[in-house]
Amino acid sequence: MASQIDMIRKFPASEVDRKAHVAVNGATKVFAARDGGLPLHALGPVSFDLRQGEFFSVVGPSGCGKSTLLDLVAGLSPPTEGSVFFEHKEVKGQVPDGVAVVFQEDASFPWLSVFDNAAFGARRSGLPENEVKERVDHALAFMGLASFAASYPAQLSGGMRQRVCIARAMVLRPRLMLLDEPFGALDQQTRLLMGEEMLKLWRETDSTVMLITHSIDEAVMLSDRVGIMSARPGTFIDIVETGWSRERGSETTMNPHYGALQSKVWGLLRTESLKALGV
Ligand SMILES: Nc1ncnc2c1ncn2[C@@H]1O[C@H](COP(=O)(O)OP(=O)(O)OP(=O)(O)O)[C@@H](O)[C@H]1O
Repeated sequence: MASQIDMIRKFPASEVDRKAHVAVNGATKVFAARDGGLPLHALGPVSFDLRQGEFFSVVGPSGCGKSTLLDLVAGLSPPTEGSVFFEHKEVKGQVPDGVAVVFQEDASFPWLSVFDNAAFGARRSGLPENEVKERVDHALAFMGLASFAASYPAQLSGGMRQRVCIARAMVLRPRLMLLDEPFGALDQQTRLLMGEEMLKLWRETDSTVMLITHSIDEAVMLSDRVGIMSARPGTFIDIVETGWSRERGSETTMNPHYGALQSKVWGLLRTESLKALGV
């Protein structure tokens, strides 16, 4: 009898005819030897596509190369072998227009107000000030920060500072958002709420999202597909379709399929995490 997972895979709700927005072809990353040691094969070869407008999460054992992969897709670091394409152009040497990256660490600028923090990237890109103001006002309202526009990061909580960083990315109206454990430093409740904010943002902008996370719950709840990486050098051992509609949220955890998906992802990840630990 077909399992729930097989059924989900056979009829994925998000399986519409969308072109690959990002294509990673046989990418590897080998870091040069340091202090007379050996070169470190951190990643790959890894090949996968991101579909236009999908929410894709990546989970994998610690140190398997998740951030390295995100850096390659962002153009922050070149692959040793293979290639990365965004909107059919090869990603080389810089973050392409239309791509925004949000990291785990608080990247707000302490000397700038919340408004100026959110406006930073858009101003640098030369957007006219009236357009910047309109976009920043919208992004701050969206992130529940409108009344803090004149505050400084030191006056905000960690979760609010991270919302400022997401607002800064949102102001750029990115077509691809790359998120490297953006909620990793937050407490569990705030993390859940931020996940829901991310979903709202994703729905509003129709951008493609690639999220690196250590949380299986977050990955399964938020994503159209969850990619599970092997121990280092990381490569995808499976990519699991969730089949959620776009109107997903924390209530998704009540869906009868949720437990099956979570177990499937954990089963794969557990084996790889044990390998990574050398157990
Ligand atoms: N610039 C670098 N130079 C040398 N080695 C590096 C560099 N960046 C990362 N590494 C190594 O590459 C491997 C993969 O690192 P990466 O940060 O991509 O893993 P990760 O899966 O994101 O880890 P975690 O889950 O712990 O955040 C690790 O062994 C790391 O020490």
